[in-house]
Amino acid sequence: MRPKAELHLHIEGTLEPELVVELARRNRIDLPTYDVEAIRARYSFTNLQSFLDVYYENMAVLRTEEDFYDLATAYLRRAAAQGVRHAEIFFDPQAHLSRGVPLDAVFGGLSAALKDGGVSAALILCFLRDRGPEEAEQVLRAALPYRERFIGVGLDSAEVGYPPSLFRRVFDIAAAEGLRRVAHAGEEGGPDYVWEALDILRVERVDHGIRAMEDPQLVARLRAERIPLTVCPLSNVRLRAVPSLRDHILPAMLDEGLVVTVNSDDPAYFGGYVEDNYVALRRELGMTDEQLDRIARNSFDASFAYEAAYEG
Ligand SMILES: Nc1ncnc2[nH]cnc12
Ligand SMILES: [Zn+2]
Repeated sequence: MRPKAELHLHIEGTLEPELVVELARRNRIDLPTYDVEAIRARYSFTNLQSFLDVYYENMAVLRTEEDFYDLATAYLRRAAAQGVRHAEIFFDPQAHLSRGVPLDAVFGGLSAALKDGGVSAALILCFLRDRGPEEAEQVLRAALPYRERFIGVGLDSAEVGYPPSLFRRVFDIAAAEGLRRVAHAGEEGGPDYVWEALDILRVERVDHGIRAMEDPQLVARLRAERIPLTVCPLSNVRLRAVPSLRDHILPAMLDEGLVVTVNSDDPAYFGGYVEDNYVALRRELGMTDEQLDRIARNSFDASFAYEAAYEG
């Protein structure tokens, strides 16, 4: 298995049904069902929002520092088994603060797990774009006392209707704090969202970015500036951003000379962790060892915080 970095992974999206049930029991939270197969049976999505509804609902079981520790520990164990040597991990503090979970429990549990996890890893704090720019700024200010615990900021959740330009100010504050910047753009939104993420938010990587391929000038810009794209093939199929893996534009992105990486996004929901994405690309798209090696090399080159010389 090739060594790789994972750069697009939402820790809350690694919450497997088994852990939903375990944490619900531990925290005495009522669930509609305690049958893991019945929970999994709900994971049939028609678009991004239909997934987000289930994703936010399941998070209700995450309450204590220990819960966040267990969640991240389970991910790091699985990631190591999938050849991950370094992970830059998204988390959604607003999804927890809004339920009354203190930021201290979130940072405490996640950073302890990363310290103990045996895999190089760092945190990226994401703003939920559908909660607007004022709340994003509030959460960034609340997180600044924990500044040493995260390396950057990102932008996720419902894309269409919430263009990157709304978040100019909070990204400016993040930049002034020396934080790295990424944003989901071009997953369901068009190329104009990717332009705004680059020009207005000054992002250093684009998360997803598959719809950038609709605009040749944008492709030229991404290529010239070597802006990495964190593509998530199984996610795109499960959220119907593409009809099937065989239709995925990823090979064309590579052919265009873009810095493409492959990632799992929300692996507990989309049928596979990162190596499973690589395997599916080979099986369904006939991608070669050479192409997959290039993608794995890109993942280290595109990382913000991987320090060791990488193998291969
Ligand atoms: N694929 C995705 N797009 C936007 N927001 C998300 N939050 C978790 N996964 C996401
Ligand atoms: Zn994502």
